[in-house]
Amino acid sequence: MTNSFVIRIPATSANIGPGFDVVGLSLSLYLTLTVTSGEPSSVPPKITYSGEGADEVPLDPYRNLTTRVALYVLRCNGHRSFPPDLVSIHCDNQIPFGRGLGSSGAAVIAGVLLGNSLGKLNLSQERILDHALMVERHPDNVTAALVGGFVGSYLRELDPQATEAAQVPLSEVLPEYPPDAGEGWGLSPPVPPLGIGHYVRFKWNSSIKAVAIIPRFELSTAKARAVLPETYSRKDLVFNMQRLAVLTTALGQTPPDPELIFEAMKDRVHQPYRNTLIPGLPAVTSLITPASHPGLLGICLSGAGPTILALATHNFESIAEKIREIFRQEQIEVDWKILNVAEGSTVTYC
Ligand SMILES: Nc1ncnc2c1ncn2[C@@H]1O[C@H](COP(=O)(O)OP(=O)(O)OP(=O)(O)O)[C@@H](O)[C@H]1O
Ligand SMILES: N[C@@H](CCO)C(=O)O
Repeated sequence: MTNSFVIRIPATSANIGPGFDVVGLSLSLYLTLTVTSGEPSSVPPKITYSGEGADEVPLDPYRNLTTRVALYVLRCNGHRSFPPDLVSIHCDNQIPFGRGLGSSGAAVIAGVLLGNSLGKLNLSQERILDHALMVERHPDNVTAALVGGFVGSYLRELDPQATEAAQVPLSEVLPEYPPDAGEGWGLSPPVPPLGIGHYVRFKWNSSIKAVAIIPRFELSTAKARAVLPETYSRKDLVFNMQRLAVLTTALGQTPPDPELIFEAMKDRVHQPYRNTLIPGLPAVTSLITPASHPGLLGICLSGAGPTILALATHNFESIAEKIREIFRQEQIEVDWKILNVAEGSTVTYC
């Protein structure tokens, strides 16, 4: 007899301008896993992919990010490997890789929910987040992907022992080898400390949609973080905090105030440093305004980029086409999509 269940995770846009590593927004593109169990066997589960990233993602369950995370969760909770009756996992992915739409955060949340379901672990939402934060160490994408909506989150300051447990290298959290291939496999992985991440959902005005303008090139989060400075001036931090404090309420108000939101989506902590990696970004953020494009509320880099996120209530197409024109001047082609703010992740048993 076969059983199956479906895990669905939304895309996310982190930062929304001034909320670097703090706020995230879930968006209506999805990573969907269909997980099938059947007769027990010693053969590892078969992984298949369709959609975004299908031609580049590893299909070996000991190398694929989602199944490695599932294995990590299982091993933290007393299961040595995948259950023997796990036959196949099909991943249908709408979230482009390395574009600032939270593909890796979605893959990590998918892995934690997969491990939780396969091991019948019944982890609380808080524990699910703890496991995810051992892998993806800034909370903005993973929290929004898990709980949905417009979300602010912080990492709790841990005591020295827990800090150490939460800082082990990723290679120890997610070793790549199969069970019979190395000494390290016998060791227990680092179990997440309790209550690493905390969050709150802000209100969101439902007339606001997100236009994602997606350049046809990848930019890894690691590369886009490497250009950021270690320290900031008080002036720049105050600039961001003032705007973030206004933005988290302004996007929930009716009607949304374009002037207030446009200014509140400006940033001095990450976007200026990422300009060099995303030709066209300075022009996009300075030339398109609510005055030139009625309906526009604000523009920011989505996550670590290169996608641009324009929040708007109408005129979506003209905003997107203007941004396309600016990127064309830099010889960069884009695709664009009008997205809604999405609900959080779901697991549905068939
Ligand atoms: N569905 C998936 N299955 C397996 N691996 C994935 C999946 N989605 C993403 N990845 C891995 O994550 C990498 C992209 O992660 P990265 O953090 O650089 O970008 P992102 O998450 O798309 O952007 P951002 O964090 O800025 O929103 C991919 O190259 C791939 O290795
Ligand atoms: N806050 C992160 C999001 C990307 O995962 C960044 O901008 O680097």
